[in-house]
Amino acid sequence: MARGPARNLLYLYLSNNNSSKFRFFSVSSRFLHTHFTEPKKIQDFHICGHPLPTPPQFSPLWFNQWKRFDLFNFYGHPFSTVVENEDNESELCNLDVEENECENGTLGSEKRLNFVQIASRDPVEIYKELRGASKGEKQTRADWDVLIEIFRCFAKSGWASNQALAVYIGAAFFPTAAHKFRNFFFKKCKADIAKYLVSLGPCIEAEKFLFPIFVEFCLEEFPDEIKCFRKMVESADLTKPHTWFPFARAMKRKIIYHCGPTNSGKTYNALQRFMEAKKGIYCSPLRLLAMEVFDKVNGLGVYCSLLTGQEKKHVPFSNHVACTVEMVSTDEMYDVAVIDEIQMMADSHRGYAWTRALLGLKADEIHVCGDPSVLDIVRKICSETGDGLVEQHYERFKPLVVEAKTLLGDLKNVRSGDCVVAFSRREIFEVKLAIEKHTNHRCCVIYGALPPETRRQQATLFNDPNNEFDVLVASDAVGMGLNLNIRRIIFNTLSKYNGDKIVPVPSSQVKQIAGRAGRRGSRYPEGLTTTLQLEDLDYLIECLKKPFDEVHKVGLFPFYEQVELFAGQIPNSTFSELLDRFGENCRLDGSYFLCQYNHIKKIANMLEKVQGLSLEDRFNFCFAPVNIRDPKAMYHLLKFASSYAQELPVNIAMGMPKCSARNDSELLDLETRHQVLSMYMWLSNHFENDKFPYFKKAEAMATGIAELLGESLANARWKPESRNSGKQKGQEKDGGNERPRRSQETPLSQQQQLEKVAA
Ligand SMILES: Nc1ncnc2c1ncn2[C@@H]1O[C@H](COP(=O)(O)OP(=O)(O)OP(=O)(O)O)[C@@H](O)[C@H]1O
Ligand SMILES: [Mg+2]
Repeated sequence: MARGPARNLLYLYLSNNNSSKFRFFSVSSRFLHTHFTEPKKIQDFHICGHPLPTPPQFSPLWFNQWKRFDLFNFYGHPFSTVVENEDNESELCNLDVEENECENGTLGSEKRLNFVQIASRDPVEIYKELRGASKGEKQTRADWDVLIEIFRCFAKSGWASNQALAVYIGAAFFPTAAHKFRNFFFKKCKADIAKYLVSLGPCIEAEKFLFPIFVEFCLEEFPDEIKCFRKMVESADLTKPHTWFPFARAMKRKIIYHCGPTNSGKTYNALQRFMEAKKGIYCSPLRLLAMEVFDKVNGLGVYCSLLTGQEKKHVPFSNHVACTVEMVSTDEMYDVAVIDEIQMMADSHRGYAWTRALLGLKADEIHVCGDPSVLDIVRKICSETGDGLVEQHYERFKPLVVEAKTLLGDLKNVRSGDCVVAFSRREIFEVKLAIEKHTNHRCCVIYGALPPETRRQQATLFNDPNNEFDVLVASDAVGMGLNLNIRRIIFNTLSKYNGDKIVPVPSSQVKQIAGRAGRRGSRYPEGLTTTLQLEDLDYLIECLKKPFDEVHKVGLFPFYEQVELFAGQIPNSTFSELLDRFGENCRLDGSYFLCQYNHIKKIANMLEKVQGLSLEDRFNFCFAPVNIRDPKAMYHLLKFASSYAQELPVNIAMGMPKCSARNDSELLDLETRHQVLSMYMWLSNHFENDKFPYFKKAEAMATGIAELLGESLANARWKPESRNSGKQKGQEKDGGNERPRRSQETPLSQQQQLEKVAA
């Protein structure tokens, strides 16, 4: 049990979805008060995953049955108090006296008893007493000073502000409420309460003592503010996401989890069922992988279309489609669906797309492929949705062998069939330059900023044994699901820039990348992996040995309708403010987190000055695939949005370069141009066609630029430049970072945005 004079009080805040009233228990070691206005309506509150009993059963005895209590606030966030019943009931019962003797050993026993009584008094009674007092009792100057400090700390307390959310006192309003509470308290203050607070001083105990009295005060004083905030919170309700898809819920779906490490045949087996089905959908994490499946399936005689944010390749008579996961339709019915790389549900940015696909797909059979990290959470989701779950476990076809010798820091030691992995564009070109300078090998490159067509061309060039391009230099863009003729993966480094600082590459990603070596059916079915530097080897081995971390939460993001509903509660705010307020106030179940939206906010801020866009237009523009770190691409997005807002047909407003790049800045320019065209195509697919009428032209230009990029890469023998000259060194790495480009690669679908919240 937590120690301290006031800590023998434990507060559980219970809220009821149907009314604005809140419930409050003060549980002390001696007694338990309950204050319920409508006890029967308590719902959904759990202690340690156990449902809270209804009030009649709720007694100190029941409480003592548990060794440990993790309390959660209204939002399902862990309540900051964690109570442990270390021994037994008797210790718990004696706690007040012992603790107070310990803590207040210098005080007289009478006073101690008083303090014990005050500490364990019902806060509602204290509040009533204060409210009823005609004026405050006198305090000494020194005591006033301490009280002022206590209230100053209370008004700034993150703990109190966080707990206040549970009774619908928003973070923005909390300081005002705390200030008014202070004035009230000082006007009415009783000597014994003041003395008790002074004895505690400005500390968390004092905050915990004051907090329930503060809550009583707020309920009486600010009913309108509470009601208003409650409405806002309710409109940001992301709990029970499985109920958002009533049609999928009406089905009894069979989920087959293909669980195992890389190169174990998970996707292969799922695709077998996909091809056998009358109507099927394959959901890919990458455009490139969607293209690989599209080619493979069509090659095997099953007509299959391709759907990504940028392209719709309709194959006549096809009943199958390979799409990027963000583009999946939850309206269509399918016999078989495949969701590849299901562990991406936990991705901090894109996770919601996998969650949505799993919850919302209307398919009799859904094959999910991935590592075991999300197995438990998929089990939990299936028990909530009522779907059946079959688990199929896989082992690697051939073990991956670590070469202990490493390259001893010398790129001269690369061999045919090697793939050197680097985590920034700059590093990739440096490695390519060094290899081509010091050896007879020629290098293909794959990194996120390249169009998928160019990456595919580079992969084909590398896979083909009849040319001189026998080494691949790639970023982690090769890391997911792809099948290439790689003999050995060499990590150039094992750290990367995460948008903020240099960090070790996560072990799950190291495994994914290393798993590209020695694919079954490739020229090198025996896979090897190693590092460039000897000092990185231990980390590589550690990563490969490490079991998969179990994921406890998966991503969610609101649909447009949810954001719109929420916007109704805070009129006159910008879209970026709206997103922030939504993020602050949204409610989530314990198994979900809200995906990060910093990149969306950055676009929202830029588009703020564009007049005449509806909220929905802004929402859609914010999901356009743009590298937010590329000012030229951002400028084009701004121009597109401005023309759109003026109801003008949106022009591409960009010329076609005449030849391939002769230096790195020309290569960067080609990359940006392709990204702008890709963005145009995406916008054309996501807004009404006549608003972006030059789709065909953009497509033709994009194809031309992808070819120029391929030619440029074949001849690239120059030192890399940063995308934004004049940037600091750390930021330069951004140019090669994957995060922003991931959104370019697999943009989010409008269908997702427009998915109905619930029928
Ligand atoms: N039964 C099989 N017969 C022939 N080829 C197979 C078979 N199973 C898998 N393969 C081939 O082995 C390679 C790896 O299989 P697959 O892509 O399914 O692995 P995976 O477990 O999905 O790997 P990753 O986790 O990297 O996505 C592929 O080229 C696939 O075509
Ligand atoms: Mg796979």
